[in-house]
Amino acid sequence: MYSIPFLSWPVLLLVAFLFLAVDRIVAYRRSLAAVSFLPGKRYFFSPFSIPGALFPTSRWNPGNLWMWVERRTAYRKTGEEVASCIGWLGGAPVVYNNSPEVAKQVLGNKTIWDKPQNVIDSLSAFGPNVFSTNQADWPRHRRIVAPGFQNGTLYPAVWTETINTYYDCLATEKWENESSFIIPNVVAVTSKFALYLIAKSGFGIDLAWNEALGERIQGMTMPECFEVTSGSVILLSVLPRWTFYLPFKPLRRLHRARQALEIILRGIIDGRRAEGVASESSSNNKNIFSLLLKANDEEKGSKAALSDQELVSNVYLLLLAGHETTSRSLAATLGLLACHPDIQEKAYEEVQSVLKKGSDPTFDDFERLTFVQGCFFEGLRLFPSSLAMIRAPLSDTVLSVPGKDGKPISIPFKADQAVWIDWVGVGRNARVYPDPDSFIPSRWLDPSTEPLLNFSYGPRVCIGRRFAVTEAVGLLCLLLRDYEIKPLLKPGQSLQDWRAELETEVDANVGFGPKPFPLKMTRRSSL
Ligand code: HEM
Repeated sequence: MYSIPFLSWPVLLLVAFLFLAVDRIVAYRRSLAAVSFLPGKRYFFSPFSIPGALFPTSRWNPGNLWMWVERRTAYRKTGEEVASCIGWLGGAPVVYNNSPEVAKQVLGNKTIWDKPQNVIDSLSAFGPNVFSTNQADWPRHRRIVAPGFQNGTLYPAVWTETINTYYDCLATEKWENESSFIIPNVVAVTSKFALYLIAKSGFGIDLAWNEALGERIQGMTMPECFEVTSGSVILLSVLPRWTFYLPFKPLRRLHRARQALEIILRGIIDGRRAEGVASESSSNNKNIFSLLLKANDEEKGSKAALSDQELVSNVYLLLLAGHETTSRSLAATLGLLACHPDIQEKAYEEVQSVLKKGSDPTFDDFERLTFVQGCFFEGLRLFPSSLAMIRAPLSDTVLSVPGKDGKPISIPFKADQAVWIDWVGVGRNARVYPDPDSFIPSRWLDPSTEPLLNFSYGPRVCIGRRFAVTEAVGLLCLLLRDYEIKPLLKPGQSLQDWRAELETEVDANVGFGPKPFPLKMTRRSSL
């Protein structure tokens, strides 16, 4: 048979390799041009690719923690408040920045900057919702969801429910009569606390702290369904349906949890409709969910109304966003208070001075608990429960970034070129927050401090900010009133070492924060 002598397998492989190498070099040059040749981080894949996002964070791969891991080095190469992240082997290039001015420019202008499609897709496991929609569709969702949060009776109800859930938790866990006890997993407790609170105050769903009492659908309780789905919410959104029928136990369980949640959420909608939510006499007529349904009923028959599937998706999103973020930053704040006893003492003194002796805090006390609020803001600044936010311009534009010498730098952006607002970087930007790695709650009492941006900014600012802060300050106030919070130090470990461990042992799903850690609670003798 005729054969070309030099076309052996090794030669073919070499040619293929050369083609690939040239292709990658050209793609890399193109990526560099797309980000205006900004220096920065280089990995095998960019964070804006499936392998880049799914493989763990390492020297070679960004994973979902790269902005955290690089928190002290991310801008070193540029020396500016902007840099780029490019994958040698694939994924769209990314411009990232740690400047509040840039965050406000981008987030404040929705007509130019919007969420890219892959961000939209990542939180639409149940279909479109207020988070997972952009330009055209988002106002429809926001209009229906917003009235629930604009209701003046919601926040006093959140405060009262925080107190009730606190006592329910202490009694069920049998901690109420202990002079000291250990919370083995603080993250699990704050997560459960925040889920129960949004379920009750937001949706009128009563969940007893004792899970054995919960109703089961497909063998799972509602909190279990959330536990299973919130760790894999992106998989639920991006994997094709057929993959959930493959013989892999974790995927099957995920699918079961998703189905159970859909049944539960539809049941809640149907049940509330049957009760007649819009009726002024209904006891539940002022919670987030009832007002959402009421707003939707008022649009019935028009294009502005949400479909039942969109309602299910928004209810899921609110329950998820309403607990994953708050609980992670609450756990971080408790960890930080534990390793700063002097600051904890100051917060305790404030609680003592604000509260009437022997009484529970009232909603009016909230405004006066400014140092406790500062503790939560500082926890959120140091451990942002949302690590980054992504936007891309709808058409070519220019971003103005503060330069080293005070002169702004202009960075041109082509349509669809993503910019990441790095909340870790913004929070630890020494120009904006002096001594950025230290836990200094009093900085939030100074009116000249750059306001906290972790709840976002502009038209798509977090709808649940007041809900989260009310709940967090209420719980912190109760814990500070009743207990001294201490870390469990290993032999020879200092408080600084413990804090360093809190920063090293972190993870990110929907929310970011410290991994499970224990705390020792010792009842205050003055009670
Ligand atoms: C510490 C707690 C929280 C933090 C740090 C936080 C942070 C954020 C951020 C950064 C965004 C903007 C996301 C983006 O545009 O890509 C956002 C949006 C949102 N948050 Fe929160 N959030 C918290 C608590 C809550 C709570 C308690 C709720 C509900 C009860 C909630 C509901 C929402 C909703 C519905 C949106 C989408 C708003 C829109 O796009 O119009 N969040 N949140």
